[in-house]
Amino acid sequence: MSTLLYLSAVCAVVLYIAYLRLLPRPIPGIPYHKHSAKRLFGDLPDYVASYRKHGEFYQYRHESVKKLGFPMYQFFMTPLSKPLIVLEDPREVEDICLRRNREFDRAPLTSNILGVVMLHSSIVKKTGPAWRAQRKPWLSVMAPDFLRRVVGPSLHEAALELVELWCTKAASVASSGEVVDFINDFDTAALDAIWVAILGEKLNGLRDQIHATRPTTSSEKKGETRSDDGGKADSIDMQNTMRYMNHAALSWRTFKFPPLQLWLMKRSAEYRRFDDLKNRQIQRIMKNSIAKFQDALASGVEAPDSCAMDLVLRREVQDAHKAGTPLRDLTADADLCDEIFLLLWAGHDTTSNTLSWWVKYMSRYQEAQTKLRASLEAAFPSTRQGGQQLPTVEEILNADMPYLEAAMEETLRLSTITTVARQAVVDTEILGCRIPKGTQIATQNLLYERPVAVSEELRSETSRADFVPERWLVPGDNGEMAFDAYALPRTAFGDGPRGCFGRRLAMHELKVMMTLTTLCFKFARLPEDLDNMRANETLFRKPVNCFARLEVLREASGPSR
Ligand code: HEM
Repeated sequence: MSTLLYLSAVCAVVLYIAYLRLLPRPIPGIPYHKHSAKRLFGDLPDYVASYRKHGEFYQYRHESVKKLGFPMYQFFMTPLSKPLIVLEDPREVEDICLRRNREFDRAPLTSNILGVVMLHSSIVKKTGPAWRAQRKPWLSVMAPDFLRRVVGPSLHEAALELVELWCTKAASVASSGEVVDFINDFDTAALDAIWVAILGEKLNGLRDQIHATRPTTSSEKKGETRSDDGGKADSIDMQNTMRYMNHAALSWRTFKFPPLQLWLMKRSAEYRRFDDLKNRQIQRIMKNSIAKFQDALASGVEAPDSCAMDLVLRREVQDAHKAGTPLRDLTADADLCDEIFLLLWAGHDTTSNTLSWWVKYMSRYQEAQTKLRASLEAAFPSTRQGGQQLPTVEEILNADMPYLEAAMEETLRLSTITTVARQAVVDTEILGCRIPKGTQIATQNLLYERPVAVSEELRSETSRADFVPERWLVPGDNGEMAFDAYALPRTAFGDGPRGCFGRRLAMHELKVMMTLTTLCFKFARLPEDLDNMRANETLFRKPVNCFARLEVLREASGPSR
């Protein structure tokens, strides 16, 4: 009996020690919720409850910072995992991304999630020679001249098609006065635009939607105008593929045994179907482009680059030709194929979500909308006094429009559609606290209030929850207002060497889309129940609903159509 008692006591002690070892191990000196440190799953239960209630992570993170009274705290997730540091100080975030690159690098948090669907792409790699080599051939794609000449027209075309779609939608509800649901429209427009910009082929998603919305003559019906499509995917298939890839990437967060579950998922029929569809499309278009440049070399004529991928493939074809060696099979290069997919993926949901938020701000902040339209009409003579001629892409990209730039910045600030994460690669410090090597930092960049605990309470700022483009304007030399890029820290694109690679392209897209849609539509005030800013945060922070009351001011009739 006494042996049994003894054994039970030993077991209890062993179990208790094991339990203690599984509890979170706080990093000394960094605030945390005391009750979370006494639970195996740390902050997770409260975090999940808050997410269920609000649809996004912002509230839990921000409330924690307020409760703990410091703009940084540690977050405990699962047994044995190291604490995650949440940092909510925009200046510190900017400093870490921009200037402290020897101390911080791409975090496994990001790499693990995106590695599910693009394991060989540069976004999942640590900063180093392999990352640099993979990035190098694409650098010229973001050069201003290439963006204006090659990418700009596809952005303009997608914007004009979006205007056409919205005119059709507005006409269909004109008699009933109902609102228009645009929840998927920027998604389609952004995928159309990035597909042409990167791959040089039209996906026709907006065109298909226009046909589906408008009563058409039989010859106009979807599909009938297309001849042999040579294996080209339908826009709906590609949109579904992008959605599935987001879903697949996110599932990593719920894996209990990541390597095994990932292995199983990659063998599922669903994963293979979408992965295969995406690979077939990318490889088909690559082959066409390679053939184009090989033919051009053989016939001694020059073939122009019609998209970003062309620029990279042309150099490969020319280099092999110069060296007199056979061209390697570029479609079998996993790094290259995943990099193309990365650009399609990163250049799609990001801009579409940002633009969806922007229309919601326009509907709510009527005064800002009126000022924006007035500034655009002043910038383009063909639209003054009700002029119907829309500006060309060159006119838009060349115009100096401080109010538009301010509205773009304000949209990016308020929508902050994704988080930036870093990992400490050496023992270091943040805000005076010791950060051990290997610690991951998730930045909280969405700030509707002043950041916590800075001795600058005396600053006279308008509420950060409001859309106020004027924050970004200062008196210029000529007496007019000028755009001030440094008015507030800008964190929506991350920063530094691992900041957003497509930032310039994204800003062009925002400029073109916002200009044309503002000139063509008035976004009238919405009824109170539809005018909410509720978000659903998955991989990206997306508005829960997207309604607009559209009044058509101009129809799409630009000179470059
Ligand atoms: C409004 C639109 C966009 C937003 C808000 C956005 C935001 C971001 C953010 C926050 C990051 C992580 C940065 C960091 O860790 O410091 C990122 C990375 C990246 N973005 Fe964007 N992005 C946008 C559009 C685009 C576009 C249009 C492209 C390309 C066509 C693109 C390509 C990339 C790539 C390749 C990376 C990885 C950079 C690296 O690992 O070095 N993004 N983006």
